[in-house]
Amino acid sequence: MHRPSAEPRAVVAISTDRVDRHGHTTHAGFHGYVHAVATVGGALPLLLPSAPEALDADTLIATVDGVLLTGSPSNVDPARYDAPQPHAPMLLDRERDATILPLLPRLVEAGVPLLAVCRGFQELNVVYGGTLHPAIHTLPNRMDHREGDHQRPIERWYDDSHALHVAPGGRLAEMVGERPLQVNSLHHQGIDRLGQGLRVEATAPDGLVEAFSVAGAPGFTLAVQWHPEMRVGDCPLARALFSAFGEACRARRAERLRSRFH
Ligand SMILES: N[C@@H](CCC(=O)NCCCC(=O)O)C(=O)O
Repeated sequence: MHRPSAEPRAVVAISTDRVDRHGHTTHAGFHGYVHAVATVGGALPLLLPSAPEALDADTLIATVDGVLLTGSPSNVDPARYDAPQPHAPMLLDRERDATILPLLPRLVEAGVPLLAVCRGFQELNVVYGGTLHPAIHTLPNRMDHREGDHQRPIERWYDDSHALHVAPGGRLAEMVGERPLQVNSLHHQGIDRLGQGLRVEATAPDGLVEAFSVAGAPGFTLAVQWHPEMRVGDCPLARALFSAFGEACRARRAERLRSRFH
């Protein structure tokens, strides 16, 4: 995108997974997040390496205008919320945990806008002392929140899957109203105990927490269990979230520049 005379955009750091690629350590992220931040959020996406030695909260706070925590096939290490290690194989990404989790309280306290999706939603819950259930679909009173039929083409995995009840009077209600909506669902785990100081912003029909914010945070915080990034082309809810996030990042950028020059 060539923008000769335009104002520089806000900068959004996007978390990545640490993955092995032909024996090489790689920092990887899905394109949907990059596309949503750039096109609907109107910001410059930058991928954050999943490498604790490479990042520190002070530098991030001074240089980025927002942080997007992405979804991932991997899970937060249960040791992070004092749960036993699983008996069945579970995909973990301990380098991502070690990179991202320690940064989050500082970023929130500093008012850096934060949008967290799926694994990112689960990370933020754990950071605030919450816990996760490893297999929501095995609980008697819960729906199956997994992506369903793997025979479908991958883009169909992100079709709407269940209703979303938006909590009245909250941040999400401010953005999208309080009418019932529909969202997609691609997760095995879910919130068991909500972290301290987190405010429920939406629930699924079975009562599972689908969205929360950090109560009293000085900046924009929203964590969602579904995947808006893959639906910005056709879903007003998805567009509203990335648009509100982009707006918050622009306000943060303006504030950052003002405080640098005064
Ligand atoms: N592993 C956790 C998190 C689920 C999640 O983030 N899924 C994302 C799938 C890929 C994508 O980002 O589209 C769980 O299963 O609960």
